Amino acid sequence: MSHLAHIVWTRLTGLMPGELNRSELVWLLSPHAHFSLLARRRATMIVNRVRLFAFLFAVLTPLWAIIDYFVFPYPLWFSLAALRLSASFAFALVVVGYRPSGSLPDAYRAMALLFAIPTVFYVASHQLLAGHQLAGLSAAIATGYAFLPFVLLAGLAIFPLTFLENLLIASPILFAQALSGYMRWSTLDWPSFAGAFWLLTLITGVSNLAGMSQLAFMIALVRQAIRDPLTGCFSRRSGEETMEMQFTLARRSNAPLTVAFIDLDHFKSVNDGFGHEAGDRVLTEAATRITNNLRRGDMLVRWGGEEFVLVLPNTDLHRARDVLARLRHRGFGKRPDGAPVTASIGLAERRQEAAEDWQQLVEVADRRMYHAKTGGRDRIVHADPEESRAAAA
Ligand SMILES: Nc1nc2c(ncn2[C@@H]2O[C@H](COP(=O)(O)OP(=O)(O)OP(=O)(O)O)[C@@H](O)[C@H]2O)c(=O)[nH]1
Repeated sequence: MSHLAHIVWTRLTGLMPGELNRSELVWLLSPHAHFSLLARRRATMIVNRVRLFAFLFAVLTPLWAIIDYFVFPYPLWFSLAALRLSASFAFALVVVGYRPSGSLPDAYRAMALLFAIPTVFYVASHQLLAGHQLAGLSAAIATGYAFLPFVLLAGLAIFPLTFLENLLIASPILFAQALSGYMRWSTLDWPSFAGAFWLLTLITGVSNLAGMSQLAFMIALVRQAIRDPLTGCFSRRSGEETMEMQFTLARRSNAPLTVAFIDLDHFKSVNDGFGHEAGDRVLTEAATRITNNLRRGDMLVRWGGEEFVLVLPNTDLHRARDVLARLRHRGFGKRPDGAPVTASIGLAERRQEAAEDWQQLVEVADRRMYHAKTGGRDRIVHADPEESRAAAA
């Protein structure tokens, strides 16, 4: 990025709330690099808001039929009321039919449906109103129907969306507006059309900023909730949640999934000999070294104290041994006396163990870590002692 572009980008993002760090700022633009827990929380929030929005619309849409009844002639008010009832019914179906599942495609579908209902309503009501010559109060009320696209675009502001997602959802509405202008080209009242289009673009911009700023707060909150404050690794709770998800995904596609239980050796002596703060520094250094050597998609969880669980999706035991051997080779840092920090590591792979759930996998890895300790520490154990003996025999 050029220097100028960098300054503009930093200034702009500096205005974003939520104290995001630099790597997180790009998450505001597009969802492709969002980590899975963020994606799940966002999907849940989007579906909840879709349902709230749909509930409000299901209740409010038919109420306006009373006004229509007093200002429009029969059968116009009747047709509009039927349209309103159908829209209300469709909104009610969205409320009942969608439950937060944590899946982003589900959330997108719910949003698309939420925005499709008023769009269809807008087009159909326009067709009905266009067939009548209205004047005075009824003409004024009929103009109100033209405000629906504005409400839709403003409604986008309540969703924690990225720049790209917001644009993708807003563009059909903007496009439809432009198309309707094009179709009435010869009779178009240009100043009012251009004014309305400009207003729609402004509202899109504002709701886009509102959506991104909600997302920024969400990223900051999710990060605080899922990270261990000392080491920056995933906290145990979020690690368990992600492992549940990874395990389900791996089982569904019969993919390998390896878990490494890593326990630093003789860590108590660091605390006892050099103080708790020195212990904290050793822990942080070890976690940073491990994390810096991982692929995207791998996850380091602080399981507790000086124990870490490393989750390696799509990795069989053989490759996991290579990864761990590389980590050991690069080292886990130094103790305050200059001696290298070592770790005892237990490995377990889903298919190899025929594990039923992630808990079982962690239990096996933990047991092997214990064997690594009793076998002399500073080593990797990837099979139970009886299995190793059987293999040797
Ligand atoms: N500094 C620091 N120490 C911690 C933290 N959490 C746990 N500990 C300490 O980690 C030490 C763990 O000690 P032990 O379980 O006896 O294990 P060890 O000394 O590493 O020995 P082995 O695991 O048998 O090699 C204890 O002294 C805990 O107080 C932490 O957040 N910061």
